[in-house]
Amino acid sequence: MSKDTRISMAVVRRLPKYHRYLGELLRNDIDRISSKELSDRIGFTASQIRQDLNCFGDFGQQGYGYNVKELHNEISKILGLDKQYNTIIIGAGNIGQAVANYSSFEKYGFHLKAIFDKNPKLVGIKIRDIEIQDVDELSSYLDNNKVDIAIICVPRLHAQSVADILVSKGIKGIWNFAPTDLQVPDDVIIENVHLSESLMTLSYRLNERNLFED
Ligand SMILES: NC(=O)c1ccc[n+]([C@@H]2O[C@H](COP(=O)([O-])OP(=O)(O)OC[C@H]3O[C@@H](n4cnc5c(N)ncnc54)[C@H](O)[C@@H]3O)[C@@H](O)[C@H]2O)c1
Repeated sequence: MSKDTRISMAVVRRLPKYHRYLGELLRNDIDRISSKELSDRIGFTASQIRQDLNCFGDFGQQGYGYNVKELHNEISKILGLDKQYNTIIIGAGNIGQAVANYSSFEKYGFHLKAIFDKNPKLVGIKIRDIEIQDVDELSSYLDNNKVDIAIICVPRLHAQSVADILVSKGIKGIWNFAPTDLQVPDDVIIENVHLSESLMTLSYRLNERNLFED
């Protein structure tokens, strides 16, 4: 049961990592773990872990540690992974196809229902049994189907017009791969994905430690 109804975004951003490590422990039949052991595996300090996990319940017991299954379930619930989401992809180029082909999102409850593109050469092609539809059909698809999350994989200059259609049809969750800050109403949640920012961080760290020679 949640203690705090509002968990800080800094904690929320760490939750998927806890979820992943606890999932690994479960698969290895480990049923309890101390914050120290979790800290050794995850790389956050034990006190950070205790503080984070304390935000949403009293899971740790003195001298026992954490019940892995209970904690994993609770984090799943907090992350909303106990629900099912209908997702669609707009833009079936390199990134769109890669995301569409990655079937593991399904196991977390994210079900890919439709894919749209404007390129007539792509329309009609199937990815994982889902036929790519003409983006001209997007509005009517949204009128007739419940969509929870739209994944934008179109070029930057087209992303806002796609987002405008999605917003006008009541979509509240957008996973945006286009490198642009989309303008949407406050009640629409956008998560931007930036592979290049991660790559630049790697580059910084290599150079900071003089590990890179050119
Ligand atoms: N977030 C990241 O880390 C990351 C990494 C690489 C690329 N990107 C971005 O992802 C986007 C896609 O990159 P890509 O390499 O897949 O490009 P791509 O050119 O291979 O694919 C883009 C697809 O979008 C389609 N498209 C264009 N306008 C459209 C519209 N209005 N409606 C529907 N479909 C439309 C095109 O026909 C094409 O199939 C770009 O914005 C790119 O900058 C992001």
